[in-house]
Amino acid sequence: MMFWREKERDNREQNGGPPCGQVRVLIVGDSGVGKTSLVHLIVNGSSISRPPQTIGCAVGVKHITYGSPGSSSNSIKGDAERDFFVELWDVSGHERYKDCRSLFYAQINGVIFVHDLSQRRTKSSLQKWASEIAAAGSFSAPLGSGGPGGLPVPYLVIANKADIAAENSRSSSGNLVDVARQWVEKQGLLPSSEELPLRESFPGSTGLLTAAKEARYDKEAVIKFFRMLIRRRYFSDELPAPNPWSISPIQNSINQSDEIVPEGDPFYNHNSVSLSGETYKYNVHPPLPAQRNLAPPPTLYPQQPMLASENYRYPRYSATGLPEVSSNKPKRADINV
Ligand SMILES: Nc1nc2c(ncn2[C@@H]2O[C@H](COP(=O)(O)OP(=O)(O)OP(=O)(O)O)[C@@H](O)[C@H]2O)c(=O)[nH]1
Repeated sequence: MMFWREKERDNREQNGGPPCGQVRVLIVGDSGVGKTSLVHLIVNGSSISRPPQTIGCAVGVKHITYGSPGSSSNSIKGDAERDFFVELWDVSGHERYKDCRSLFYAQINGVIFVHDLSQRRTKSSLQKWASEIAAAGSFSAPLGSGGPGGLPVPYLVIANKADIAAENSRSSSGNLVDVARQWVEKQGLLPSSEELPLRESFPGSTGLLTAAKEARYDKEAVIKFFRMLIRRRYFSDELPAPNPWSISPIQNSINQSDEIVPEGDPFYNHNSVSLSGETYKYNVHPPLPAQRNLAPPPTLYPQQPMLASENYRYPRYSATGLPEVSSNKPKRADINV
């Protein structure tokens, strides 16, 4: 709370307005794949030895500073620097919550899918998770077309438990530090098809362990994913989007990580040109049907969904190819939390 008030005062002085924005990221996957562990790692920068089983949903908050790409400084530092909070909604994967977990699928900016490399079925079930979220969720700053299962927001897939995956077990030290590092292993992005990938893919054809040991690199990739979501929601330079700074500040205490966000934003550069050779635009058309008459999200402060074009195209978050997704309108269930 103190942190918030001090930051708010400082930013008001510097920028003349409320300082904060927020994006919401769902963390989903089967029970026991390591979602809570991942959230703890992202928020606290350390591993957790005995995570409790999630009851319904738990929310972690990651603080990130980000500057407007359009500012003269073109930097996350300086005049345009703003505070953002990434809400990490850790949804229990246990079957007992199956019937009610859609309550948490509200105003989603992005999704992180987690699967367990030692349990192959947890990977194939990601398709089910994607379809469920697409069908029951509501979305903030959605893509114009859907990805797997019709999911209309960017997503990331994290392959967990590399240390106990059979093919790598011999080489792993298995200690907590390595385990923690492996949690942030980035598998890569989902292809443009409706199918989630069923084969491993790592940058530069490196193996799983090699990629896992580059934990810092992968951790940055997760942060970059968050920054991409922030940029999509708040830094549209093509349209007068709803004033992103008019939202109310968070009211309760938050967990602030000491982690410093890496300098630079590759998504900013990527943003200027689409890989299909066309310049793509944000927020240029009326909202998707799914966005109309949205109920207030179960959040500590109101959200303002951004508008998106039906024809809007956005590249997948990928270091390699950035295929585009096929059209599939999301539906939403009425959410009244
Ligand atoms: N060996 C190993 N164990 C892990 C790893 N990540 C998580 N675990 C363990 O897996 C178990 C489940 O982890 P959680 O983070 O609670 O899994 P979850 O996906 O949140 O589970 P639910 O709350 O049931 O949805 C815990 O005992 C963790 O310590 C990992 O990378 N390697």
